[in-house]
Amino acid sequence: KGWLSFSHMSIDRTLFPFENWLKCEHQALKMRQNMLDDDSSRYPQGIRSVRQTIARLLSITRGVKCFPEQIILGSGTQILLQILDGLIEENKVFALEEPGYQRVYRLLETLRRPVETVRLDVKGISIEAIRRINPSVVYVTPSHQFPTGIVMPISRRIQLLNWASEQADRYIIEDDYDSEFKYQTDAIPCLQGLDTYKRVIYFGTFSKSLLPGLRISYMILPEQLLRIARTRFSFLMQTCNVLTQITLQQFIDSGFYHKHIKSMRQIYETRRTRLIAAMRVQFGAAIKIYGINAGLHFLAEFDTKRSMDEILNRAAQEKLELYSLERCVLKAHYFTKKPTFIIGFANLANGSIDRAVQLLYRAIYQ
Ligand SMILES: Cc1ncc(COP(=O)(O)O)c(CN[C@H](CF)CCC(=O)O)c1O
Repeated sequence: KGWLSFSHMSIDRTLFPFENWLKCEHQALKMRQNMLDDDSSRYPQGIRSVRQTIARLLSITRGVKCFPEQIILGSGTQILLQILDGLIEENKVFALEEPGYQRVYRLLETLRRPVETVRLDVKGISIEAIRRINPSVVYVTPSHQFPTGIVMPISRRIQLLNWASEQADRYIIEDDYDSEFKYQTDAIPCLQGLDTYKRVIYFGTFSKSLLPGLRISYMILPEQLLRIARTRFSFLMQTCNVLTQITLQQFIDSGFYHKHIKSMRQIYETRRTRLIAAMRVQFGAAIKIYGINAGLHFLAEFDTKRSMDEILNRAAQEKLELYSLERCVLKAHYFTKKPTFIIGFANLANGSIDRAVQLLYRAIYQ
């Protein structure tokens, strides 16, 4: 028997409409072959018509307000963050949510960026803690805080925007990844769409909505940073594959994207509901579940004598892919009082929900 996966890093590729993607790729190759004869130096931010399509998509789905000129494509969030880091003066402090996204935290450290971490409260990043630390740039995941799943309410979004407006060199990096998947709650407009002070740098990706392997992500810069990028980084070439760019545009413009997201939302919601029900039956009062109204994972905390490492080892023996919250602890050396795991359900076929819960039970209690 193969492995079962609670990984929050993978999605169920069996549900991806490969035949539609191939149709779009075929169209792209037929109609826009000329685009491939270039080394991407001609459109360092990404092909203009692709950025137009993305700008239109984001205005409809996320309330983003931007011109295509403000969008920069990149093959992954990390490459875009490196470019952004090069736009901000080197002594400016960045602050990340704790727990948060360790790949961004470690990248910034490698770039010698001074980084602090900021605690969360029930509404997301704590404004009081931000004021105490007094950074210039805060990196937040308001749609579905990574990894706790907190959805930042509108009141906190307004407070954050007001904080940024108080000084000229303050910015908010809004990482809106996996914002496509909302259940029960209606989508709250993103910070970028509410930002009248031009302080929000919006990060997005197609890794969750389409396939992580496509490596197409984007950032939207406010005008003042865009001007710096165009001079300081005029030598940089676009890192996204041209064929993937024009296929993506075809896929969105022909309506396949909307259709795919709609069906994935229903599939993931059903799967999430069934998984949570199965876990409550299996674990009863021993389990506490957090952050379940959005995204492709939630947190589960267990009442158990067994240590986190012991559980992770037993899960591996049971061929169950499982990650703990510890991987998202950046600086704070608090350890969650009870073993807490990131339970991803995007790559857990409906038929294997009961078995995966059974294996998890064995890893924790047997
Ligand atoms: C907070 C956050 N912002 C963006 C991405 C997307 O990055 P990219 O595909 O490069 O566009 C991820 C994706 N996170 C990975 C899978 F979920 C890794 C998680 C882990 O390392 O725990 C993420 O968590």
